[in-house]
Amino acid sequence: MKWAEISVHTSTEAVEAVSNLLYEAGASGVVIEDSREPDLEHDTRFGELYELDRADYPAEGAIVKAYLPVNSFLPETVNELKNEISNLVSYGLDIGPNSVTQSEVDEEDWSTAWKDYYHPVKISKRFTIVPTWEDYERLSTDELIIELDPGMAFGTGTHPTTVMCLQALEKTVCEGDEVVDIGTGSGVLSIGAALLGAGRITALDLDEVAVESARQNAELNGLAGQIDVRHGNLLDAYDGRPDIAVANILAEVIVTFTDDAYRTLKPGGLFITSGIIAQKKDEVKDALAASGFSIEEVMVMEDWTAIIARKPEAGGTDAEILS
Ligand SMILES: C[S@@+](CC[C@H](N)C(=O)[O-])C[C@H]1O[C@@H](n2cnc3c(N)ncnc32)[C@H](O)[C@@H]1O
Repeated sequence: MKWAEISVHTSTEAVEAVSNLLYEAGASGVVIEDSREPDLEHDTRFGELYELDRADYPAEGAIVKAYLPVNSFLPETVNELKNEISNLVSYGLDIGPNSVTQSEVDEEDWSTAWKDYYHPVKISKRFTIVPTWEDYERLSTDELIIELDPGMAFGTGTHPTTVMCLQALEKTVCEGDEVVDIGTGSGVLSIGAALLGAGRITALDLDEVAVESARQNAELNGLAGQIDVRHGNLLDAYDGRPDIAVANILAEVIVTFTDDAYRTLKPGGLFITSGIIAQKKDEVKDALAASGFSIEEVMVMEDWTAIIARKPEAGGTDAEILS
């Protein structure tokens, strides 16, 4: 998988605000090259300081760099980021040269460097994501640890769209539930569902790299026997009847299969959707309602929305009667 290095040349005054926007965009750490700071590079989230080569430092202002995975969300995320950085002016901040550049970094170059950025992150009441190379001691018996090597597919676990899905699963999974995870990426949601006590879990993805990554991560978490990872488009390769379907895919994709999800779910089953940029929220809600779902909860994190929708127990709408 490829990574994008997002590099923002800004004023020294705007470094903190720009760093926060990069975190909100999904970065797990930032590197600041500040013209005022002669010898040290620091990662503001983890407070690490180390000596660096200043060759690329700007003569004025500061460069804030972060790494984001190259995936279908990236163009939208970068556009949003540019708008938000430009908007900082309306809060009275000088944003200096305000140039945002993007370059691709190969997995090979990045494979060792990124380990400086990913550390254990507690992302919900119960879940902590722990990169495979980190030692981590469970803080309480209630804590659920997802071990991940996020190098291979989308799903470091820290993107707001993923965090909301894990939080939604935390609220809804019951012991023994059958779960289908559509667009599994690194397998993070399937692993989360298994740790919450789900029974049969099927993880589906169109991308062979994701399928391989999900299989490896399931194995890493000792769940290879429980998570059946399959290659295929949306629900095509699925033959079960789930209590819960979860899909963290773009809004444009979700609206194409709300009818299929409805038909596939057990009566009373839940459809958790995420990856919905704020402007597309109503489009997805309308598609869900038209398929017969009732909306139980709309979750919002930064610019993203996730929706928990339920198929009625019995009776239902025309869409159900027709299916
Ligand atoms: C945003 S990632 C989500 C990964 C992971 N579930 C998470 O929550 O972090 C979306 C995933 O959906 C997959 N995907 C996109 N379109 C798909 C389709 N039509 N059928 C199956 N998977 C799809 C992508 O390959 C990618 O792995």
